[in-house]
Amino acid sequence: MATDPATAHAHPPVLPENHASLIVQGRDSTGIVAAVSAVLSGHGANIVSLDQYSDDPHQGGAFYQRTVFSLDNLRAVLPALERDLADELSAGFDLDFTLRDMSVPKRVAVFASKEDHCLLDLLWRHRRGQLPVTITMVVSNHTDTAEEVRAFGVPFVHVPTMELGKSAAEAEHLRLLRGNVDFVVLARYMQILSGDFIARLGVPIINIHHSFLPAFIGSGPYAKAKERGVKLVGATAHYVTEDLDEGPIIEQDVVRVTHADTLADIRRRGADVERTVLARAVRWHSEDRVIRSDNSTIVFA
Ligand SMILES: Nc1nc2c(c(=O)[nH]1)N[C@@H](CN(C=O)c1ccc(C(=O)N[C@@H](CCC(=O)O)C(=O)O)cc1)CN2
Repeated sequence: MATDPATAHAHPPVLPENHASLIVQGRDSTGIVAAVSAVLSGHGANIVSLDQYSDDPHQGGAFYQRTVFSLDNLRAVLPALERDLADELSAGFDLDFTLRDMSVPKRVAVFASKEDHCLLDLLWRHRRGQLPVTITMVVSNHTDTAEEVRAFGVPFVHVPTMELGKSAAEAEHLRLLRGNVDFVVLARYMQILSGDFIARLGVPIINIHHSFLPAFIGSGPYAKAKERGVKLVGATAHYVTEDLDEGPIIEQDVVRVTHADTLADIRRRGADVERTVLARAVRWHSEDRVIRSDNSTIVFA
């Protein structure tokens, strides 16, 4: 019997049972780490990793903490733990927190246009178990990648923006996505999202921009880089906001180029960086390692 290519190489991601992530952020003050640890230990939780950062008090004195802990019978205990954390952190602190069962993978929809390298890289890494997410669907305004996506066993949905018009296409995107995804990835998706869509979708959107931002915002960054005679090109993964390519940066990297590189050479070298940068950003976001703060991020990688 023929092996299904979609599952032939499939390695489901290893998700830790009875492990949760706790993200705490807000105004820094003494006693936060002790208070959080006391609530966790009071429920019998064992902290397996803890990262914490405090801004300089002159910079507003913000506090950020990522804790991962194990706790038997986690699902049954989580509601009571959340209540106790809310009680403790609202008494005398100015903090917000999120608590998440890490055995439940985040659901992600991936948007693409014609370029396939970032999309196929994510699908390939996911099939090898390197991305602890559930890819619910791929949405594209073109059909170029349909067959390859379906070969991974992932639903492919064509939403023809040009024919429908941007607002009708965004309405269809919302119908497909709302309530069904925890975040969205734009894998070289070449349509500018409206602020209204971003607000109504209500989940984080990660974009891979093919330049070392803030250089060369907008379309055609490699051509602009070639024209400028740069010696480095790069890629930037960032959260999407209404302001094009201005959202909080999650990860960046660069590669050297020379005067002898053609635009095709630059695109080839840059594509490798795009794939690596996007995969890091998606993995870190899926593991709750990225905390947004104003127009920046704290990344506990
Ligand atoms: N609101 C936002 N939307 C999008 C962002 C963003 O940061 N905020 N990132 C872009 C991705 N991108 C660069 O990384 C980008 C995509 C598209 C364009 C552009 O000029 N698009 C044209 C149409 C191009 C086409 O159809 O081929 C347009 O939309 O008018 C510039 C930069 C994704 N969206």
